[in-house]
Order: sequence, then C-alpha cells, then structure tokens
Amino acid sequence: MELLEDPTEIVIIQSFFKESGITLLDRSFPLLERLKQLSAITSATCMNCYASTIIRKVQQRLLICVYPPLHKPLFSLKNWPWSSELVSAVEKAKLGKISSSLNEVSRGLFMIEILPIEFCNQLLEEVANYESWCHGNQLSIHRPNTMNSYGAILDEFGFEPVLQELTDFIGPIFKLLYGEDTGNVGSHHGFVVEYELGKDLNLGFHVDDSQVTLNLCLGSIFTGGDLWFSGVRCPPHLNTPNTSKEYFTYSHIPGTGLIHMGKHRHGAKDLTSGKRSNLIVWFRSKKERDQELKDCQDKICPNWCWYGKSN
Ligand SMILES: O=C(O)CCC(=O)C(=O)O
Ligand SMILES: [Fe+2]
Repeated sequence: MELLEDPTEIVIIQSFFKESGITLLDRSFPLLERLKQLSAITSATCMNCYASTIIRKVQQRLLICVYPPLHKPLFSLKNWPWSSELVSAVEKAKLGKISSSLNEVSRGLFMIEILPIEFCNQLLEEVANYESWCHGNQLSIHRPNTMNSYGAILDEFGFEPVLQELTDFIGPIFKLLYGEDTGNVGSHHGFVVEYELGKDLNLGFHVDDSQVTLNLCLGSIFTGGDLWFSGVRCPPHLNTPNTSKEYFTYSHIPGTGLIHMGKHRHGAKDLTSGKRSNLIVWFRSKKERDQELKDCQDKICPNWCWYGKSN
C-alpha cells in the first residue's frame, strides 16, 4: 500500500521522524507495526499544524487497512436505514418545501427521527470495538475535539466516505433551513461523544466549528445531559446576553437528531446517571467559512447573527 505519494509529504515525514520515518515508509514492515510506531511517536511529540495534518492522513490510511470492523455493513451508506421522515424531508427540501416531520422545537432548532435504535446500538458497539482494539494494541485514540475527553472520531477509522455521502444526501435540508450559502456544505467532521459518571459529565458554553451541526443521540440508558441553547451569535457578539426567548433546553431521544447552526451557542447539562453517547457531525461550507472570516476581520455583524435583532 502506498502510504504517501506526494513527495512533499514524504520529505516532511522523513525529516520529522528521521530513522523511524524511514521504517514508516518501508513496505516490508507490517501495517499494524507501522501504525503503532506512528501512534507512539505522535503522542510523545509536539507537531506543527501542517505536520500533524499529514500524520493524521497517514494514520487514517493505515487504520482503514488494519482495523477489523465488528459490523462491516455499517461502513456503507446504503446500509444505513434512514427513517422515512428523513428521506421524505430530503425529497421535499429538493422541491423547496419544508417537511412537517422537521419539528422546529425552538427558533432554528429542528428535531427529526433519523435512525432506528437497533442501528444506533450497532454504531455504539462499533465505537466500543474500535476503542478496545486501540487499547489492546497500545494505540492512542484522538478525541473528537478540544472539549470532549472521551469518544472517538468516526472519520478516522473508516466512516469518512459514509459521512461524506451523508453530507451530500442531507445538504438540501440545510440549504432550505439556513440558506444557500450556509447549507452548501462540502466537508464534515464526524465523531461520537461519550458521557458517563466518573468521566465527562457535561459540556460548557461553546459554538461549533461548523456551519450546521447534526446531533443524533445514539443512546443508551441515562438521565440528565439535556442540551441548552442561547441564541445564534457572530464572533464579536459571542458573549452578549441571550433574550428569554433564545434560551431553550432539549432532552435527547435515542434515534432522533437535532439540527442547529454551528454558531448557535450551546452546551450540555450534567449527566445524572447511566451513559450517553451522541453522534455529532459538524458540516462545513467553505464559502460561508471564508465569508465569516472576512466579516470578522471587517468587524461586520452578519445577517445570521441574532444579536439586537427582534425575533
Ligand atoms: O453533548 C452533546 O450532545 C453536544 C456535543 C457538542 O455540542 C459538540 O460536540 O459540539
Ligand atoms: Fe457543540
């Protein structure tokens, strides 16, 4: 298998890893050994952004080859049993119509059934299988983001193509709900977050690094952990107070997803018992991200920010 084809990437690996980089590129070494070596080095070394992007890419390619899935069919989107509500919402969105199964529980927050519980359980089993396989092979697991200490990035162990297909499939709904530019998603970051007593319990105030987010509760048995929302804000208005109408709490239902704008401020309350796992997909639109950056530099408050606008 070609781990690296791009000559620049090869030079980076070689200069960064010196001797071990050569092992990494040596086809005679078993892939799992190369992965273990890479994992050991990356967890012990501080890297710049460019190097870490390349390393992640190589790690992902290796993982896909060596990770033994528990439920192989999960890795193909055609086997995902989407709810009829979601399928018809996509079809209607293509015609410019909002389906009644997209329930706007509060301004900008849409709830919809996504997947059957049995399938969610299989996804949970797959994540647990991945975590224990990594553990058994002394491989470090990258956590989903800077806020969650538990869970796993789905894109890293074979779900990248599935979630990219999901991005294309669900895109028409986002365009309809949030406008052409915001909904014009091209890339994604997909992960599972996990909360349990003795581990992460809650999640503080934040906005997502996304234009649109899908938060799907996978289960399983828990109390607490409600999400709270406090209005959509642009970066300059991030810390402004919310109106009473903007504050909303949402209780998870396994198999049901909540769709929200990435810049809708939110967090998760304390879990009080059990274990909660949610599949989160951050959908990203390059055009909208570039515009957000420009507005921020020019100190412009964009139309989509709710601050000071009556609702
Ligand atoms: O705990 C949750 O379900 C929310 C997670 C979340 O907001 C995030 O990961 O961005
Ligand atoms: Fe979030």
